[in-house]
Amino acid sequence: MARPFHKMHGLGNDFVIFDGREEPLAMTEPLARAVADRRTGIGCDQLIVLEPSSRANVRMRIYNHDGGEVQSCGNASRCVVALTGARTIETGGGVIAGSEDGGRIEVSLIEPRFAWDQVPITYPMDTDAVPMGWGPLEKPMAVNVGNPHLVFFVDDVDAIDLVRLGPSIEHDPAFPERINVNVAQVKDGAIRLRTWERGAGLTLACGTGACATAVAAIKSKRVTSPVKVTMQGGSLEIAWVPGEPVRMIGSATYVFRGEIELERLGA
Ligand SMILES: N[C@H](CCC[C@H](N)C(=O)O)C(=O)O
Repeated sequence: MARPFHKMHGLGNDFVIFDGREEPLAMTEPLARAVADRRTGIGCDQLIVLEPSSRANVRMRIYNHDGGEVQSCGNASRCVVALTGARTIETGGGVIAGSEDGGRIEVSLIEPRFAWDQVPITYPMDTDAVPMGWGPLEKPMAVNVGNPHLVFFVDDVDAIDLVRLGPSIEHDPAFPERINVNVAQVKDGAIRLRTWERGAGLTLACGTGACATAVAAIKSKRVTSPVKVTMQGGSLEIAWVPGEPVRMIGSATYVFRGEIELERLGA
């Protein structure tokens, strides 16, 4: 039986969204992987399943391109606010808040967490300068904004071979839940960012990556809040002061509505 879905993106970070609030949808890792496949499925960086919530207007479950369920997705949260009008969203990383003013959507994620066991990292260390290196990338900052991120500040983001370095950092045993890898360049008070996403690889934009990177840059006094973060797919405005949730403002784009018979995917 055909099941409707919405195709949306946030700055080119694209999503397939199923609404399971009326008609529950039991998502599995193989099925999420099959839907996300850009040749034999619909194709997306992340798959989103909406569910009822007792803690928020809606619950958002997030599955990476590799099928793994994860705790947070910044760009998708803006799409869910735009699609549903929700003002609060329950995620695995906590309840987040959203609002819309014309095409500008603001989402407050959680208050960032910096302790080694909150990122999480396997053993105690200073997360302001993780004492590790991978080729030209070393001494990153680590932060959890609902999901785990490493942030490397470099002189030229385009000079970093993230496709080669990303996977070995993502899968390093130091990170028990794997990790999202951000390389950032600060120039004239703004940030240029490229992200190798856990479970999805190089994406055109990463909302939680932009939040994690802005928080790291503000915390290390490289920039002041709010800060513009520009990625290949476009820019977000990120605001954060210590002790408060990190806030992101940006767009959400509706591309098309479709239908799919999930059983045909054979997953
Ligand atoms: N790959 C991320 C999830 C999606 C994050 C990104 N799409 C965003 O907009 O935040 C993770 O495994 O935590």
